[in-house]
Amino acid sequence: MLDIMKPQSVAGHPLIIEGSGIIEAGKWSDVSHVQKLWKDRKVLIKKSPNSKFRYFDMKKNSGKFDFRHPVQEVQDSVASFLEQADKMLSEGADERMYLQETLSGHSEMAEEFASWKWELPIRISHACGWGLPDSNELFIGMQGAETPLHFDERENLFFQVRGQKEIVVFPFVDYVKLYPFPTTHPCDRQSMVGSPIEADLNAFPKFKDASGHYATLRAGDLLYLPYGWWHWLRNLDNMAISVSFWSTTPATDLSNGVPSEFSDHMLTRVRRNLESLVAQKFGPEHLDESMLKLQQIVRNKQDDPILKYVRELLAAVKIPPQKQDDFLLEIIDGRFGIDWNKYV
Ligand SMILES: O=C(O)CCC(=O)C(=O)O
Ligand SMILES: [Fe+2]
Repeated sequence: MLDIMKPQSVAGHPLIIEGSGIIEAGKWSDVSHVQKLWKDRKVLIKKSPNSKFRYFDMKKNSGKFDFRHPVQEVQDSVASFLEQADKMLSEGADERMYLQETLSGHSEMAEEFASWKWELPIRISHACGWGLPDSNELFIGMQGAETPLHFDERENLFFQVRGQKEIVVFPFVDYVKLYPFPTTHPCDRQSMVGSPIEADLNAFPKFKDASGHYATLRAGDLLYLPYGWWHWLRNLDNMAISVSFWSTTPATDLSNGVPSEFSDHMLTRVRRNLESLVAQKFGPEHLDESMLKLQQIVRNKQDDPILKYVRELLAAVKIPPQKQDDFLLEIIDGRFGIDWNKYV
């Protein structure tokens, strides 16, 4: 039995555990296993005109952005998915497909679920003080299909079931170097840089100082992807399969008041909260102009009610006055007043 590391050596840093055997890879090495499992079901299939599968959520478009959908979503059978994918590859098309199905509510999977070795994800979650893994998603991607750079607000134990997938991860604190879309945009939590291997350094100059870590996941590997860590993934093999085990991190305990100093990790949450509060106060559809106005005011050392409001928020989280201007300029720099559709 694998020894569980002490929580302090796990929490906060990604790692790969080889040979954890949570899901029996042998059974899944033939994709017809999935076809049999889901023969009577339709599942979510995403189609992209290129190989990029940018995530978006229109419910989050509080900024009312004129947003061009980058991928098409359809409900289809696994058999039809496999057939269309074969055709695309044999015709040398640029188009790609990606099956991405949330596994809750799949009663036909009861037997399959029962065969998974839950002990390891449960023990890790418990040792790290997270909630139990409470949601799974299955990913089956065509060769070359790519998930652009983004982060999730959950702990993720990501198991590679079949084939190889390459990944690049960046720490949560690289937030401003990865130019996230505004929090009021359907692509909130997504980096405008998109692909770390073809980043536009003219548009995103701070990206060159971000610290990416590269790895190849092979069948049987378990990747721990901590809360907030940025990730980019690409399927090296056709019909590479992965399953995520997501757990929730408990909210920070502030019962003893706001700590005198925030960790860099917490400051990144502060950055996001600040942006959301500005959006709430001055209207989400005006976040862009509010941020650009704030930038001007700070640069010109002017006084204004918007700056007064933001300074109060920063003081409440104990950012000293002499650090507030840089903190603000850093969040705004390069992220507002641009043609976002260009980077979707
Ligand atoms: O495997 C992929 O392409 C995306 C996985 C992912 O983003 C996740 O599990 O959070
Ligand atoms: Fe993700």
